[in-house]
Amino acid sequence: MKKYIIAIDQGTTSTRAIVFDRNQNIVKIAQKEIKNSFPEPGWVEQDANEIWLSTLSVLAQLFQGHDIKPQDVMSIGITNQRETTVVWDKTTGLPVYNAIVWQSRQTASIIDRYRNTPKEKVIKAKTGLVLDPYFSASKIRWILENVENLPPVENLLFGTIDTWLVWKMTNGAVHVTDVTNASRTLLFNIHTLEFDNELLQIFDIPKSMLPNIVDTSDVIGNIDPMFFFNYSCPIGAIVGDQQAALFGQSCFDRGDVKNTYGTGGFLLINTGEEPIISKYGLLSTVAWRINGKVNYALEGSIFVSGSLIQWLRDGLKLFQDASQTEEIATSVDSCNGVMIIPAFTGLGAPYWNEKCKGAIFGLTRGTDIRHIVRAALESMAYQSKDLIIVMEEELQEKIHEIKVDGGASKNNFLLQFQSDILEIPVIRSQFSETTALGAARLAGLSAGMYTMDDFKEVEITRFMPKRTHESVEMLYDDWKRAVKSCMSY
Ligand SMILES: Nc1ncnc2c1ncn2[C@@H]1O[C@H](COP(=O)(O)OP(=O)(O)O)[C@@H](O)[C@H]1O
Ligand SMILES: O=P(O)(O)OC[C@H](O)CO
Repeated sequence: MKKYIIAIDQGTTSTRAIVFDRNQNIVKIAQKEIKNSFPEPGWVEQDANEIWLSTLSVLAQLFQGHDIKPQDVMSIGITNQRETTVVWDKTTGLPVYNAIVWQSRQTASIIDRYRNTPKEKVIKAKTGLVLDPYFSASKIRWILENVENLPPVENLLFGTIDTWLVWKMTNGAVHVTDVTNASRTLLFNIHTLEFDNELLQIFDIPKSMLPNIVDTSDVIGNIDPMFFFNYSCPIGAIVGDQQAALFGQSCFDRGDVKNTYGTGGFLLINTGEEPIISKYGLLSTVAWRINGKVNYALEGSIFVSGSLIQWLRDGLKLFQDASQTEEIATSVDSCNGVMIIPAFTGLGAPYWNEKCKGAIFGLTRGTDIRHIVRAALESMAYQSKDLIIVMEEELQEKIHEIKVDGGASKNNFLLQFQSDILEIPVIRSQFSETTALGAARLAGLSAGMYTMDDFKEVEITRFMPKRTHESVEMLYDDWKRAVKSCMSY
């Protein structure tokens, strides 16, 4: 009997493959870091071939040691960094340009063409998103306009990372995306749940480049046996990583909230069967579609969260491993007046300021590494508070607790400070791979290995608020002042 589900979690920082058993326990993990390149200020790119090869490599690692056999795997679920755009030549299978990463601002001038025009309103109403370089549409247009010697347009295919991986895994046989990833392209109508001809016309993108849209949990094809040790395993789910985390956190009911601290920060609330078009810069997005039944979410997206820690590690070389930041931050009582605004690629929700740059305020001769590290972690929590405030405003109801996950949620200092500054409980699952779990659950559903009744809450650690309301207000006022100064610089 087949025993396992594999989740491939292709994130901005790394690619992981994780084996789950019938009880949703992790049996094995393989991981490979992905390189980012920054060709110009504000640009972020990755090599789409490296992403594909890293996927093959982590899959192969799972079968080292012979404890797991390919034939024991019932289904593969794919979850991925969203919006990141690949355009390739279907006759060669080669990308025509680097993958333009979701964080990249290189398409800002394309977005400017539509600002304050009637088209902006159409785009927002149909997509539930905001007009911003974050989403795929302007990235596709940029490639069509800027890459020299492009093959004929009828040979070009577009995909987000899910689509690219499935196309490669099926050796070019299947060109699809799911509704969650499609809802991040700025070309997808969240009401009709289809790519929209008017949006395609606005961005001047040929429909022939686009993938077919499928449910989030569905068998969409089989991996070519040459990539899976002679076994043609079904691919049973595709899901954007933030929606996967929402599912993995069992946020199945309207009002359930999760916050992920990965490369970026992503706060999502389940809004049920109807999309909400936000007045406050939140994004309306598809949470999942299972057996044709759709569920929506409202999302606040922060462009720089854990990647600030990565910059302190790799750019400033303040420490060797992100895990050291907890001890460094707790070795001082405060940031000593230091405040970091991590607007490396502008600011996302709720500010949507694509032009502002990052800043460090409050430096004195008394400032040292410890204050900088602590201020970096605190900035991740302040950014989430900005989102909780507008989310409560939008829904006209109080959020009573949040579930958290992502690489940086291992940091106890961050989560305690988050609880302090939000003045509500912050709940971390003992199970750290909630994104992969979400994808595995969705693949296990379509394979018939799991049912919704199997998706119970898992054991948790609860961080409770400890600061006085007055001290929280003072700190948050300082944060707001720093954001304002940063945006007016
Ligand atoms: N203990 C930690 N404290 C703070 N940040 C951390 C810690 N561990 C990892 N990170 C940060 O988390 C990010 C990786 O999270 P992950 O969820 O794996 O990312 P992604 O899914 O975006 O690839 C990195 O940017 C890293 O700097
Ligand atoms: O790579 P992550 O986990 O930070 O997620 C990236 C998001 O999907 C971008 O929208």
